[in-house]
Amino acid sequence: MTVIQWFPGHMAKALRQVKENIKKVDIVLELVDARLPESSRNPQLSEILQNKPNIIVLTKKDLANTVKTKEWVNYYEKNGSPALAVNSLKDSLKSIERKITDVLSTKIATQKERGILHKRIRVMCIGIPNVGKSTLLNHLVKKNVAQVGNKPGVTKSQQWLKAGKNLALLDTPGILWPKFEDQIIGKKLALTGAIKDTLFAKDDVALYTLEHFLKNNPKKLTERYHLEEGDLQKTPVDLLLLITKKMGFQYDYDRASDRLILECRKGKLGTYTLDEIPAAS
Ligand SMILES: Nc1nc2c(ncn2[C@@H]2O[C@H](COP(=O)(O)OP(=O)(O)OP(=O)(O)O)[C@@H](O)[C@H]2O)c(=O)[nH]1
Repeated sequence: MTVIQWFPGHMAKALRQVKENIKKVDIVLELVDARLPESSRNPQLSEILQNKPNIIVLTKKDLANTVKTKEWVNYYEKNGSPALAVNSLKDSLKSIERKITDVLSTKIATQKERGILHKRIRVMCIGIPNVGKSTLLNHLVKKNVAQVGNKPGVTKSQQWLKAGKNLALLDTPGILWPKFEDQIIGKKLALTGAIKDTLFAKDDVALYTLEHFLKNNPKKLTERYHLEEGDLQKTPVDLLLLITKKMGFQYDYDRASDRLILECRKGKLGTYTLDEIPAAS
């Protein structure tokens, strides 16, 4: 099995920057991908955050299963973490401002009492690469100030951004943990575009994708790749070979894997959520 494992230098630097900057802000927005909320969290981050107020923002909700996203938001809220889901490309994001004001209501009231008016709430935005930090920040500040890219690792330096009358935002680079304990997490991250395409084996990720859809939404596979009912009984490997032929690539399953992953990322196989809510203990 291909092991997805890496820790580029700029990620170590990003982690250091978060540690340094955490003291300067009032609240942290922890961005996670709505399609894999837990798998796209960074375990090191929780340790660093400690008592800093934070909100879990599930990005790309338009690509995730709506019912499951609601369940995830409820799950986090129930476990004491304020959370909300957004589509940063479309939503007004007023909901984020409201949530921030909500979470910091006591602090804001105290500031008002002391006559400290118009002090901007300092917000730090964190998350793994490609989770949508720059897109969300641009949307909040309504200008194209943070560089947005369709590849992980585009944001490399930090900047303060003014958003509306009340917020000052700190843009930080994406952070990813150095080693995946669980290879499935690596495959989920690879499928959704958090990992550079050169760092994983496409066929492994394509097979994982097929397994997921065979179990959770076989209808979409059938529709997209014109499969017969009986094809759904095939193993993921045989199904990948069949889809390769249907795509007109003969035996070039690497090329087919590539296309399958891209189509899944673009939502051609519909919305999906890869993480399951942990069973109540
Ligand atoms: N469909 C959808 N796409 C989104 C959303 N938010 C961001 N994207 C897309 O996701 C890709 C990555 O977004 P970025 O904002 O560059 O992500 P980032 O976290 O700043 O990435 P790094 O610079 O690698 O840390 C871009 O193609 C965005 O258009 C969303 O809510 N919905």
